[in-house]
Amino acid sequence: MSLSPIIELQSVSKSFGATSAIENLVLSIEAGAFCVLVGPSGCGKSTVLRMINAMIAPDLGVVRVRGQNISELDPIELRRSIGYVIQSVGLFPHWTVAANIATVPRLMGWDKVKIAERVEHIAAALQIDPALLPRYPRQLSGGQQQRVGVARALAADPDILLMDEPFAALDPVSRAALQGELRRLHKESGKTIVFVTHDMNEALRLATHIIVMDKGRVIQAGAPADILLRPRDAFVEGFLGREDLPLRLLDLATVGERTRPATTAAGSADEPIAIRDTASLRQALTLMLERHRDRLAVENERGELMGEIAVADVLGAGDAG
Ligand SMILES: Nc1ncnc2c1ncn2[C@@H]1O[C@H](COP(=O)(O)OP(=O)(O)OP(=O)(O)O)[C@@H](O)[C@H]1O
Repeated sequence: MSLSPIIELQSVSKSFGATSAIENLVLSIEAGAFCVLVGPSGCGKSTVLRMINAMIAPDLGVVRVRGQNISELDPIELRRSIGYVIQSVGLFPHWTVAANIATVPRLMGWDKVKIAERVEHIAAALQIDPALLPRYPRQLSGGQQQRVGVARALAADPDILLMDEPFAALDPVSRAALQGELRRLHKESGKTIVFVTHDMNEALRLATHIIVMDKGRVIQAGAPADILLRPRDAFVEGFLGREDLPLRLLDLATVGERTRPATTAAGSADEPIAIRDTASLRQALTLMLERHRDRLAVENERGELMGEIAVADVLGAGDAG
């Protein structure tokens, strides 16, 4: 992973009339990060996203994308090179799902065969049923429409994806499913994602890096566990909510991160109970408590044994920082 920032805001300020939306903001996002901007309504999160894709120009300061000052770039080309997903989706109602997904490749003049292949590929990656491709947006559920919105943003394979409260209007089940897809997609693709939410739990679940904002400024930036364990002030603490802190920490790490070589002798009295490497430590602890076991076998997606995890490995979760 590159260590040079792919997105930088250098002392950026922006006012709308008498309202100061962003004040002297400094932000640096590494390539490959899943960066979540979180903060109360009106703190300037959306304005930051819209400055990154040149929909809003700063009054002061410089925005750099891929090392270039974006005020010197063609804004239309810049926007085509960056995926953008918003809460209300904004699918074109009179275009089919397939045509919606193909928006940017068509604007870029790809040939028909390449576009069709790409639509099929990206629909499969986001688990959009191929039967939906000839339909119109209004014939889809909210969750399906949001998947199409994400597919459209990814169709031309941008290295940067901006997402403004993309899942805010979804029911909890669709929301959790899409969060899971997005995390997997980020891990597999290495894309840089900048995601806006006012929901701290969503931020903790998704981010590699969290930026807590208030009143147009950055209050604290760091890894999710840092923010949870060491909130910088009463504002961050209040925004986090302190209930269930130990369990929320267990949600942040996966079983795979704590797996070690198996020590349990084969053929021991108890049949081993297995858990997937991608499960959270919280899920591992729950399974141990339910089944009265102090260790679990760990398997990969092919059901192959990777090692084991013991209750002490799970409870050591807070020691990392
Ligand atoms: N186009 C605009 N014209 C006037 N004021 C604006 C405009 N865009 C944003 N603002 C103001 O700038 C401030 C920051 O808005 P912004 O939308 O960036 O906040 P936010 O944190 O994304 O909020 P929310 O979570 O409610 O979307 C707010 O006071 C907002 O009213």
